[in-house]
Amino acid sequence: MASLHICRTPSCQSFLKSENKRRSFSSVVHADLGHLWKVRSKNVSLMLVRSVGGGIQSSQDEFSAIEKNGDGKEKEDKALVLGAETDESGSVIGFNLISQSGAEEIESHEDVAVDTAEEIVDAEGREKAQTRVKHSIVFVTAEAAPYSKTGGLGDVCGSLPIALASRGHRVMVVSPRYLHGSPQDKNLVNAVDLNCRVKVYCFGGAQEVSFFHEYREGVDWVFVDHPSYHRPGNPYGDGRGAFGDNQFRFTVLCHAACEAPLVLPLGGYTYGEKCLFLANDWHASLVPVLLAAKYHPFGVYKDARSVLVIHNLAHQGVEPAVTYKNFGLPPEWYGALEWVFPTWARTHALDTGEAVNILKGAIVTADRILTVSKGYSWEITTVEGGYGLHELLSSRRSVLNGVTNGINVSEWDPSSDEHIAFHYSADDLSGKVQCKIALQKELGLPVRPDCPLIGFIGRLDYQKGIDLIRWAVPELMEDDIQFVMLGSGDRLYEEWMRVSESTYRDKFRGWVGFNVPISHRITAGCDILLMPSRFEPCGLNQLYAMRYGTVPVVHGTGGLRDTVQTFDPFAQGGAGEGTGWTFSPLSKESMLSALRLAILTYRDHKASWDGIMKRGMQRDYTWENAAIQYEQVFEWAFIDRPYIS
Ligand SMILES: Nc1ncnc2c1ncn2[C@@H]1O[C@H](COP(=O)(O)OP(=O)(O)O[C@H]2O[C@H](CO)[C@@H](O)[C@H](O)[C@H]2O)[C@@H](O)[C@H]1O
Repeated sequence: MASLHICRTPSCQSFLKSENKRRSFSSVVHADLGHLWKVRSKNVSLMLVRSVGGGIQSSQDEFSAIEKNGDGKEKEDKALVLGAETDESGSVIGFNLISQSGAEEIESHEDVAVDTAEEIVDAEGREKAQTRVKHSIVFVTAEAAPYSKTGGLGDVCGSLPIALASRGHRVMVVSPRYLHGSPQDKNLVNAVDLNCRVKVYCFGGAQEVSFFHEYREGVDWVFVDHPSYHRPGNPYGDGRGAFGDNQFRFTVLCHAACEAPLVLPLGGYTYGEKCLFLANDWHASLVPVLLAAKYHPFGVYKDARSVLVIHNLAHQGVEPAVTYKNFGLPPEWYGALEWVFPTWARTHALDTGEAVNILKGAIVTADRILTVSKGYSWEITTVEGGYGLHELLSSRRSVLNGVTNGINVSEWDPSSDEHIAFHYSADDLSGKVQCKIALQKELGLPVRPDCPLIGFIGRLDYQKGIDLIRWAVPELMEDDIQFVMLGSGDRLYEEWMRVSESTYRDKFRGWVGFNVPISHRITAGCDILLMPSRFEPCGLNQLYAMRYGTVPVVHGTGGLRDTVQTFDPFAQGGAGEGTGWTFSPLSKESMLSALRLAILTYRDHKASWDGIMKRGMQRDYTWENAAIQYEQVFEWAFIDRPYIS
C-alpha cells in the first residue's frame, strides 16, 4: 500500500527524509491549505490536492489528487485520509492517504520528496523564507485594505496577514462586508458567498450572519455579512457622525469571528480550535472575552490563544453600563468590562460614571498585548499616554510588547507607483523633482522646483496635532515655502483649510477628503512631510515619506520617535546621519524651529539633504521584518498557559 503525503511545512524536509526510509510515497505536494504552490521537481510539475467531502472531519474523508505529469496530462486519483501528521508543536503538517485505486497505480518518487522540500516558491516564482512553527492565525478587524480603509488600521490588516501567510502560516482575516453603495464596493466582487449561515446570540436575540470569502495572496479574506454593514458612509459613520449602533455592529463581528474557524471549511477544511486570534483595537476586543467567558467553560478553544493589538488607545468602545446585557456574555463576567469614569469626567451630580469598556475587556482577558511600536508600548503604561488604562496595562507589562509596523513596499514604491507621473529611486532621484512640478501643476500652485514644498496627510483629528498646524500657519506663510494638506475629519479644520487656501493663494492648498492617489502624489512631490501628532502609536505616513525621499519633521512621540532619526550633520566624520527631524515639546515654537532647520538644510546644504533623503529611502520597511517579531510573540503566547483557562 502506498501513501500519498501532502507536505505543508518546511520541516517536511527532514520529516520526509526519515519517512521515506520506512514508507513509499506516491508523490509530494506543497498544498498550502488546499491552494496551489508550485513545486519544482523533475517528475511532477504541479499537483492539486482537494477535499472531495468538503473538509476533513474524520479520518475516513475522501480526497482526490490530480497529478499533472510532464506530458501535460492530468491523472486523478482518489484516496482516503489515513491519518494526520503533526509536528512537535502539535500542528498538523500533513496527511497520509490510502490510495483507493491500488498501490500499483501510484509510483514512488523518493527524489521528488527531497527536491520539493528544498525549494518553495510562490506563484510568482519568488523564493519564500518560512517560519519554524506554523500557526493558524485569525485576524479580527474593522478594516482591511483594499476592502476597507479609513486609516492605518486598514493598511496594517491588509498587509501583515499577507506577510505572515507568505512565511507559511495559515491566515484568515475576518472583517465586516461593508456595502456603502459607493465605488469602494467593487473591491468585494471576488468575495463569494460560502453559503454558511450562523446564528450568533447577542442583543437579546439571535442574529443571523453569513460569510463571504476571497482567497488572495495566500490569505483567506472572510467577510461577515449582516444588514447593519450595508449603509452609506464609512465603516464607522457618515456625514452626521458615528453610527449609533456601532456597539451592535462590532459585537456581531466578534461573535461571528469566533465561529468562523469552527465552521468555515476554507480550502477544504476548517481552521479548527488551535488557532491564534489577533484582535485589533476595540472593535475586535470582545473576541478574547468571548473565548474566556463563552467558549472555554465548554472546553472549546482550550488550546487557542489571543493577542490584543492596540493601534490606538484613544478609542475604547465605551458605552453605558446598562448595555452590558447586549454582549451575549454571562452576567458574572461583567467585571471584565466594568469601567467607572473618574469624578471629573461625569456629566452631572447623579452620574455614577458606570460604563462598559470593550477594550478594557481585552486587556484583562487576552493572552498577550501588542502595540504597533516599542515606544508606544511604554507610553500607554504612563498617566499621560494610558487614557485611563495605564494601571491595568502596567499590571500586564510582562505580556506587553511593541512591534513597529512595516509598510506595503509594493504599493508604496517610488520606482513603480502607479499613482505618480514620474518614477525614481535612491540611485536616480531625477524623477522626484518632476513629481514635485506635476503636483504643483495639479494643485494650481506656482511651479517652482526650488521652493520647499511641505505636506501633511492624515485625519483632521486632535491626535494628529492639527490645531498646532493651524496656529503655526500664519507664521509659516511668512517664509518662502509652499504647503499642501490632505485630510478629512473635524468639520472645523476642513473649513479652516478651505479658508486658508483663499487667504494664501500662492502658498497653501487644502484638499478636503480621503483620496489615496493624491496621498501618493503628495508623498512623492513634497520635500518635507510634517507630522506634529500629539501621540502616534506608530504612524505610517512618515515611513511612506522616507521611502519616497520626503524628509519627515515629526513630534518625538511613540512610533514617530522610534522611526525618525534626527539629522546630525557632525556624525560619521562630518558625513552626517539621520533621516529627518523630531521635535519636542509639542509646541508651535519647537515645531517651527524644526521646520526652519529642515528648510535651511534643503536650501543651503544640498549634499546633506541628499544624504538625509537617501538614508531614508534605503531603510528596510518590509513587513517581513515585523512578521518575524510577531512570530516571537506568538511563540511566547503558546509557551505560556492560556491566561484564562
Ligand atoms: N485624507 C486621506 N486621504 C488618503 N489617505 C489618507 C488620508 N488620511 C489618512 N490617509 C492614510 O491613512 C493612513 C493613516 O495611517 P497612520 O498610521 O498615519 O494613522 P492612523 O491614526 O489612521 O492609524 C492608527 O493605526 C496605525 C496602524 O497601526 C498606526 O500607525 C497609527 O499610529 C495609529 O494612529 C495612511 O495610509 C495615510 O496615507
